[in-house]
Amino acid sequence: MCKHQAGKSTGTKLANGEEKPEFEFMGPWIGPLGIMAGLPAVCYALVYICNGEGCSALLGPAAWHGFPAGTKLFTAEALAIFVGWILLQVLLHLVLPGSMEEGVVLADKRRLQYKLTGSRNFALTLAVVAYFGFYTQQLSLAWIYDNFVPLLSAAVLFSFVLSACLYAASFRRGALLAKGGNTGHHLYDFFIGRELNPRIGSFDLKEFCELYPGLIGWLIIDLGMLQKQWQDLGYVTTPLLLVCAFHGLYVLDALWLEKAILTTMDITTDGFGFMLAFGDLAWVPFTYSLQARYLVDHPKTLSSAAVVGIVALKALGYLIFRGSNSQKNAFRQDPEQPSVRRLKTITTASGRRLIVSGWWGIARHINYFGDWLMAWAWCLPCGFDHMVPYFYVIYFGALLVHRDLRDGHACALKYGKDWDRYCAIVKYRIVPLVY
Ligand SMILES: NC(=O)C1=CN([C@@H]2O[C@H](COP(=O)(O)OP(=O)(O)OC[C@H]3O[C@@H](n4cnc5c(N)ncnc54)[C@H](OP(=O)(O)O)[C@@H]3O)[C@@H](O)[C@H]2O)C=CC1
Ligand SMILES: CC(C)=CCC[C@@H](C)[C@H]1CC=C2C3=C(CC[C@@]21C)[C@@]1(C)CC[C@H](O)C(C)(C)[C@@H]1CC3
Repeated sequence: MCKHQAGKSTGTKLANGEEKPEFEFMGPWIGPLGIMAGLPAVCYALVYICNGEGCSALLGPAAWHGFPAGTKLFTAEALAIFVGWILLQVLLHLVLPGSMEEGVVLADKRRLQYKLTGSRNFALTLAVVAYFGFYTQQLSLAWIYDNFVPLLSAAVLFSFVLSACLYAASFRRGALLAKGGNTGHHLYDFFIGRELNPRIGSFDLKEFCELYPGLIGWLIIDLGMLQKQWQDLGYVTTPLLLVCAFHGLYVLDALWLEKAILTTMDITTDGFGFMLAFGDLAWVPFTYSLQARYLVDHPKTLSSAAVVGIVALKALGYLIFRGSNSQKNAFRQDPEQPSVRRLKTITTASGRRLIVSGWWGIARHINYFGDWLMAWAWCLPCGFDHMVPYFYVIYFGALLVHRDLRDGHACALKYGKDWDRYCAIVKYRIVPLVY
């Protein structure tokens, strides 16, 4: 998607002057319906085909063990705990002190103010969970392992209800709509998100959901797996410790550098609909914790050399991910600051500059490459007995390739011929010398 498509906007002009909407995800029906049915099904399937009773993805239905005996699909208790969890994060976000930051300039020239308490929500939640879960042991985190499926159902149900509320609320007067989510096609707009930054007063629902309950919840699920293994074996294995530490670093990084989310595509461009609500609240916590759940059911050992290799891979991935994201953020904040002043750039017709040296001279989405290397480091501790724990690496690779295409398309529209010039200088999309 590097060639500039002259005059192309998000939609094509019709004879009556109106814009014909442009649909992503294979049109208004197939993609949205497939994803809305398919992604929850994938979440359940990962438990169905891989659990304590076996892990048999490739052998076909005859070999699937099904849910562990006694699994309930839905319980009122799990729903109450899930809703309680969301409310707890809302409460902490409202009462804890945080920094106030401005978002990017919106289409209506406003800049929203965001209260950022991510690292405080994280620290306080973790302190309470560690105290009651591991020190006094009054809180059974292993309950999460036993109630994984009903908790997942609660998250799926909550995501659908939230998306319906968001969609209905987007029709009120004055709501600022997302460019791509206002096609007039109900199903598609519900799926992709109609309103750009839905808020209740100054409480920003999209920013909150993207970072707080889902990301912190993911780590709490990991801690549940850790406690379960401790109960089962009397100790915690090195692979599980590594996985929890890697996930923890990723979540901490996102919350510590919370301000950086304000310039990402999700916040600046995408509406808040089913895709993000489900992605944030169900998909991330329940599928990203897969390796930890797998290691409880299939404990592994690792040689010292393997541990060193995996830690080195994680460190390399993190260096690229953090280095490139921070370099771009610093440049976008103030291109004259010492750390980025010497970077080579090209100036686009809009006056905005694009970096063509440093991290961003190596590949157009070198940050995705770093993230993907980290994904490998999260999966490798699971060994090679089964493919299922490698689900994350495969899914994430596909997501990043698709995201690169979407972002390339958006940049081609934004920067026109200058984007072609940029692509001619920085030739690789994600993986240097390969892709
Ligand atoms: N774990 C997960 O599930 C996911 C993780 N991520 C991670 O989130 C992070 C952010 O990703 P994402 O929001 O997709 O995209 P990016 O952080 O890559 O941002 C893309 C934007 O950066 C700007 N840009 C692109 N190239 C240049 C350049 N050469 N110089 C200056 N600015 C440039 C453009 O915006 P402009 O010019 O307008 O500033 C472009 O639209 C990534 O590290 C990704 O790996 C993303 C999705 C899922
Ligand atoms: C398959 C499906 C449901 C797709 C929806 C995609 C979402 C899961 C992802 C879209 C962008 C995301 C980001 C993160 C998590 C996954 C989602 C929500 C992120 C919060 C992870 C932590 C990173 O440090 C990040 C803050 C850069 C990142 C932002 C994008």
